Amino acid sequence: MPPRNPRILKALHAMKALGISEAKVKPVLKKLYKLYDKNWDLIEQENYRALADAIFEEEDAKVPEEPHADDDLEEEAEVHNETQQPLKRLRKRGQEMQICSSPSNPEIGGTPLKIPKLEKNNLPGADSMQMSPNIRKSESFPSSASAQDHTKIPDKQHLALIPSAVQGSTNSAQLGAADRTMPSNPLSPQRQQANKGKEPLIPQAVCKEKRPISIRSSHGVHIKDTAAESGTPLPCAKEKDMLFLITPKDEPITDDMPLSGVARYDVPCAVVQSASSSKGDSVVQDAMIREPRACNLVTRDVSRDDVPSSSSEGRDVRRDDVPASSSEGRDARRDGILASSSDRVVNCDLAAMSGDSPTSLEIATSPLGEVKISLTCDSLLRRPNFHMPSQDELLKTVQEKCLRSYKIVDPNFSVMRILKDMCECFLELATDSSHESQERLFNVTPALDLLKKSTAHSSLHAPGFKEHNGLADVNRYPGGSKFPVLMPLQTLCPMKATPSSKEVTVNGIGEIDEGKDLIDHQMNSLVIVPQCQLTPEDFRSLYTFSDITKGEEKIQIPWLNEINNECPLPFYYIPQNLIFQNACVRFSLSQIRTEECCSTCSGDCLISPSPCVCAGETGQYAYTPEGLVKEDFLEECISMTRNPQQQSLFYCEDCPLERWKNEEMMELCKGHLKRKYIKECWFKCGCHKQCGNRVVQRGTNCKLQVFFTPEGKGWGVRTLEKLPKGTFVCEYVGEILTSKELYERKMQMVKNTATELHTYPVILDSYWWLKGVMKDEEALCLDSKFHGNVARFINHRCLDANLIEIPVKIETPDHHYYHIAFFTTREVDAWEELTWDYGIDFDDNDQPVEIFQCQCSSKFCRNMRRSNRPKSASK
Ligand SMILES: C[S@@+](CC[C@H](N)C(=O)[O-])C[C@H]1O[C@@H](n2cnc3c(N)ncnc32)[C@H](O)[C@@H]1O
Repeated sequence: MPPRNPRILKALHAMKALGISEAKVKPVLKKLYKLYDKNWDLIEQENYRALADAIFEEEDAKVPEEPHADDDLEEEAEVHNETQQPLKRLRKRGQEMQICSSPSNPEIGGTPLKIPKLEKNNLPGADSMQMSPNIRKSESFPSSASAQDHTKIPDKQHLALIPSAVQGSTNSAQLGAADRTMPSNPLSPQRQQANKGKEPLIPQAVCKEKRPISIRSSHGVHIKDTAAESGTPLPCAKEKDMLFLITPKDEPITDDMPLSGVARYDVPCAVVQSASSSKGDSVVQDAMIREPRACNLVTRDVSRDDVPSSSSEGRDVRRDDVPASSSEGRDARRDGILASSSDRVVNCDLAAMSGDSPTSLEIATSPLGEVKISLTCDSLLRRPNFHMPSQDELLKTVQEKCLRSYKIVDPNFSVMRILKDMCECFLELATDSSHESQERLFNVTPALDLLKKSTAHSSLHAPGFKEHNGLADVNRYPGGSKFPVLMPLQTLCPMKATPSSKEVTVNGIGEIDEGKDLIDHQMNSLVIVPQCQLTPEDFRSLYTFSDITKGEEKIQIPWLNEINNECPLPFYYIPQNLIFQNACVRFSLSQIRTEECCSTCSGDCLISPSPCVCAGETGQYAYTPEGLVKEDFLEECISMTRNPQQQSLFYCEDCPLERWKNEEMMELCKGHLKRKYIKECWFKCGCHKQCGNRVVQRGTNCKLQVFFTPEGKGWGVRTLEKLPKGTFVCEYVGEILTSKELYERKMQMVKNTATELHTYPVILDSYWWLKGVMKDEEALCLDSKFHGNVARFINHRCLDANLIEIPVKIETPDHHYYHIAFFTTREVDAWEELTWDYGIDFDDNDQPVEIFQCQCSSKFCRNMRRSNRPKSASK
């Protein structure tokens, strides 16, 4: 079992000395840690007095029940499991509040007391809106609760956590009230022993005028599981326990907000909506849940009165569909899809969206004004310099952005047209019978297919179409047709290429042989291009879309799908890491002191027999003159990664990865691997750019291809040429995020129930051990989900992957930031897929990444071993 946080171990030992089992201590310790705002000193004071008190309070609050034979077995199994996976057990305990003891296990069998499971349902308030423990601590204990009336206790779990000494403190009115609600059980002998000669301990969190977590939490409520109550399945189990910030309309959150105001947050408007959700509701409701206070795009139905007086025939026809009076009309339509989205908005947080509000801008309407699109900016989030842009200003800016971002070549492209189309489609869908709209939808698809096949496909497929080095030979492009060509932007180039064919040419770009089949890809990015307007220049720019790098790298990296019609999902290709927001990375030259670089070198450092200052940091020149990582260095890196020794693992006292996961939990650090790294020369060094100690910074040079894997792993990367052992293949490039930002990003995706394939963030944690405690802004990781390079397509292989990631320091002496570079672990053949070991623990669902069913087919596959394991062992 890995070593754990020494302070936790000490606490466990101290409680063990009192005869309290680890199993009882852990969940309480976790909560106490949270309650005391992660202040270990408070927990440790007076030989863990507060902890002991809290444990006894928890015990006292429970009613013993007769042991059941099966329970004993279950507990034994759990205890067994605990020794194997302490972290998982810790979490489970926290969720179930199950405190068990087993006389058969001396580790935890200090007390014969049998404590029953605390069922959530048995707890008064457990199924009502749940506030964070901090709110409970200070705000939610009803002062009117009678001493005996336990049903008034909002949540025993949290109440029991507050040590009696704290509850009895006289300087806190709220806690005093809490004390009155506690059952007055006599002290257990153990507790008496622990309390002997000790003064009540008042936690700092209560004494101080500080408003630690509770400031945040006081505006947070757990969303009530109304969907579950109403029989609507929640999109994700995690989501229902998620904290949402709910803000009262038009009222800023302030720290000095009266406590009585808290009750107003109890029922988040999003939940009220969800309880009565209809198909039509879900759109608006969803928007509210995801971005409760952000700028929302709201499609509003307009009542009869809003329709312009210059009625047309079309409008009158629709009029016949609704009853005469406008209010009746609204009511009638309430049952339909259009019903009352504006009414719903009025009832909730977004009520400020009225058309009269200066924060609302109408953007587009259907021809008769029945449907409108408007943008509303939440007045609460407005910045001081906020002004409402004009419609023209906005559309012009969006239009420019679209043209820049999506490289749309249709000269008639108009954002306004799209928005108007959206209004019209909305209206059509909303007013058509479902049968008709279905039919229309089905009619559209073949039309698209027809176009695709008869124009773009056949044109490109025609004999004579050839392409070389990324440039299509437009002279041989068949002309003649006056029909517009529907160009799949991402699919102009792909062609069938198999390892056996001889189509791979310069720069890794395939060359189309005459008569080769084009793959009929699903078109994810379609532009109607009048064929007569296709110039060689257009064709060239369209062609570059087959290069996954979009021209950002020195080389082109084509993509190919021989398996199905899928195209790679869109993302921003970036050749270098970019700071997302809060990450602290300082590239400034002044940061690098002269003694930290080889300023006195010249030419190629590798020529010198002794390592330059930079290489000295690595310990040696890590590269050969051919630019490969030296065998001995590489082997050491491989061995450290594949068989990490205990001494190469580091466990944080306060792990940044765990810090943000769940404030209710106090998870232990799962360990970080201390890695060897390469220090390359850089701008402040005297050597030249071609110096042999600069490899990664020169970028990728291998002929790679992104291809769709046949084994069900989605896209992957393969090499189109043989690569010697130790070759630098590419860097893992992505956004530089703090671990907190990564956690928040993950939660946001869970909230949005994102279904796309997941990319794998890399934690830059190899040198956290140098710092001891990492600040939030220094605990960094790289995420390539939205912005990344070719490495985001590299798949995982357990243990014997042909790539290894090696930290490379280039431009900053900060140990908390470095580059991740992939090198080959062995000679790799042309057409072999490139893989690296993500280091996933397939047993741990609580990682910042999604677990998948591994298809790596390695004989060391950890996922296979897991699924082959007997049930009892994998429990
Ligand atoms: C970094 S991405 C790799 C590129 C990805 N295959 C794609 O299509 O974009 C990681 C994701 O690829 C898939 N993947 C990677 N390695 C895999 C493996 N060995 N078995 C199954 N799926 C894998 C998983 O869905 C994982 O979440």
